[in-house]
Amino acid sequence: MALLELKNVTKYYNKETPALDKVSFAVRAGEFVSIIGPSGAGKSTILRCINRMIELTGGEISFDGVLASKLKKRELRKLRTRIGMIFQHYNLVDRLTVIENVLHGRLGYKSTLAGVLGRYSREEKRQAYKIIKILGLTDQIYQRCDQLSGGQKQRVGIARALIQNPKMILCDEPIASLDPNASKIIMDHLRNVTTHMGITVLVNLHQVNVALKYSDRIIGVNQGKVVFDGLPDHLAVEHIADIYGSESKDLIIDLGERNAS
Ligand SMILES: Nc1ncnc2c1ncn2[C@@H]1O[C@H](COP(=O)(O)OP(=O)(O)OP(=O)(O)O)[C@@H](O)[C@H]1O
Repeated sequence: MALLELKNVTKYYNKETPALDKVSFAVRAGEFVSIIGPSGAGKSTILRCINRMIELTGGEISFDGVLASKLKKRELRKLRTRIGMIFQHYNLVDRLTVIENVLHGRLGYKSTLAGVLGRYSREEKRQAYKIIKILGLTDQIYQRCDQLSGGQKQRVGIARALIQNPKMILCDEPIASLDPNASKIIMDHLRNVTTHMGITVLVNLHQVNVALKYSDRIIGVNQGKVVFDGLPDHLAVEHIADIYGSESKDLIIDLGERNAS
């Protein structure tokens, strides 16, 4: 059974053109799936609809056997504890330390008062240390986040998502602001999250070659529609053209390189 299923999801920001037009796909538990497509294709809108940061105009989304698109406040909060989110610009609290930012991932489980007072159990702190170690941030644990590099900030973002104990992590352009070195470290950690922790990852990416290297499956989106859904090995030049239109010429070089190796 699918962990996540989108059925005919439509989103209109304005009355004229839909940002999403009958988007349907399913993600199984333990899969690493990339969504690729040109700027404005609707990739971020898909992720924001899944965790209900925005409301869909039509269609249905189910997650872990629950109709997520219909949940009311309390259930929605519960759903969001099971879906971690990682952002291009990290969304950390800069003046707080690494461990404080990571512990913020537990806020969804707490009353507002406990959250405001920063009350975390010994077990939560133990868990935070463990995850910070896995992400290679032990030396930075008490450093303020505004003193970290972009790659380190994104590792804090991953740690904050992991401490939620999520079933799935949504990543919106996690490497778009990073250099190739830091990008590789982040993608390796995300792949680990699926391979070694069994957590499903759904990631928006600009770089086709990165999607080819890391994904179990690739979903290609163009103008709000899914135009490819298949294995990386099945992504052919004509699919790239369907996904990227006139931008595709440069990207075909990446596919050529993959086929040559
Ligand atoms: N809050 C908003 N209000 C109005 N239109 C929006 C809003 N957010 C996105 N859009 C529009 O919806 C479409 C899809 O945008 P979206 O950000 O989902 O695309 P994307 O594939 O993630 O692009 P990018 O790679 O540039 O982030 C675009 O035409 C965009 O202009």
